[in-house]
Amino acid sequence: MGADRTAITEAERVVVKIGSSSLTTTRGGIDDSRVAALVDSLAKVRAAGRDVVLVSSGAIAAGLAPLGMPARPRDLARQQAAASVGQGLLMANYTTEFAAHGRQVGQVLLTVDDVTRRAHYRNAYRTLHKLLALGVVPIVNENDTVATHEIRFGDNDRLAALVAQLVHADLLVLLSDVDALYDGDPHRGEASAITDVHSVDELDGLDVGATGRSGLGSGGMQTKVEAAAIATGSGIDVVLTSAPQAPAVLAGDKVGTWFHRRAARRSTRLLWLEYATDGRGTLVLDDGAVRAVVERGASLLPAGITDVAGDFTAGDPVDLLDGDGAVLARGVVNFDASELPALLGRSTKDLARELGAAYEREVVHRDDMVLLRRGRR
Ligand SMILES: Nc1ncnc2c1ncn2[C@@H]1O[C@H](COP(=O)(O)OP(=O)(O)O)[C@@H](O)[C@H]1O
Ligand SMILES: N[C@@H](CCC(=O)OP(=O)(O)O)C(=O)O
Repeated sequence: MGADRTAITEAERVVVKIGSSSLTTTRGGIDDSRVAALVDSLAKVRAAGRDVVLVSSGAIAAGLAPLGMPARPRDLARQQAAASVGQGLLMANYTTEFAAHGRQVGQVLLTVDDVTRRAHYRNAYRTLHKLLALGVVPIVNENDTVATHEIRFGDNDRLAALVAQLVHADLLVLLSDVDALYDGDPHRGEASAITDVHSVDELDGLDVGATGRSGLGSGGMQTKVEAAAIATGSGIDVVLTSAPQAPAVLAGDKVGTWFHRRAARRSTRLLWLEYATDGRGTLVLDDGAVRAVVERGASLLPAGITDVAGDFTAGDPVDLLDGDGAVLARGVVNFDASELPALLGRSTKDLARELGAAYEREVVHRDDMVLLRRGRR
């Protein structure tokens, strides 16, 4: 049967993510009728006074046909070239379609850096909130043309979950080419749809594929379940369904799979730090620092660090390890890797006296740090 969907119809701010496979075809590039249908349903949501943010994939897929590429290329440079061509085409389509409903759209291209560094994060936050206040529909994608392997979100499902956090959405709708999460890949055999998920732990042992059928998208169902875990874990309901079902979902019909929100909201920036980044280096903590950081939630000072590895600069995310190499936390580091060896084991007072007040700062401030569940990575 499935649970009552009042919470879904009452959502005032909705992030909708649509995958490449629902917007484009390998041969024809963008499928105009699908874009038009999506925009039509989103424009209705907007007209009903609900805020909408669209996270749209499809830049790479849309660029394939114009560049004569027969399939999604494997190498990054070709993907980036396709994205560069395709993103413009995609936005041109959205701009025209939304204009027909009297709506402006705004392009927002994000990289991981834009949201994990504090100053950049504030910019992205401010811009998205201002666009919504102006009645504009922000259309978000990863900035594929400049993102390298190291700094990629990689898939837009995770990006959508993090954007939902960033704009304080009540609801995230993931649109794909299947109408629900099934207990096995429905394109490979008999499978039953799952109507409600109260905890993604319920899905342990289920066959959730990492590749899609179309060959256009990335991540398959696995990245959607991960995105649902991120969003629900931070207080946002998630519904997964196919693009044609979008109006039905938003009207509260019992279609698709509803991942019920679990926890209260958490700090958005720390969520990005935990889920959107990988550490660019490691800091090994002595036992006292481990206790201070883990048990007392203290900042990390040079005195508690025994070893540094990696090539990072101030502002990068780094992993904090205990003496056995277990990852305890991730934080934004305030020093370059090259500066740290000379400071290790020394008190901040000493350093300030010898090198100046600038050296009194924490290596990782407590507000820029998130404790990781042991064994998660
Ligand atoms: N348990 C499952 N339930 C539903 N779909 C699944 C499952 N496991 C694998 N899949 C596959 O995942 C595909 C969707 O992934 P993908 O093509 O990456 O989508 P998108 O482009 O929308 O991000 C579906 O077409 C389906 O074949
Ligand atoms: N930024 C990429 C999206 C990659 C991606 O995650 O695609 P999908 O699995 O279809 O959501 C693009 O626009 O092509």
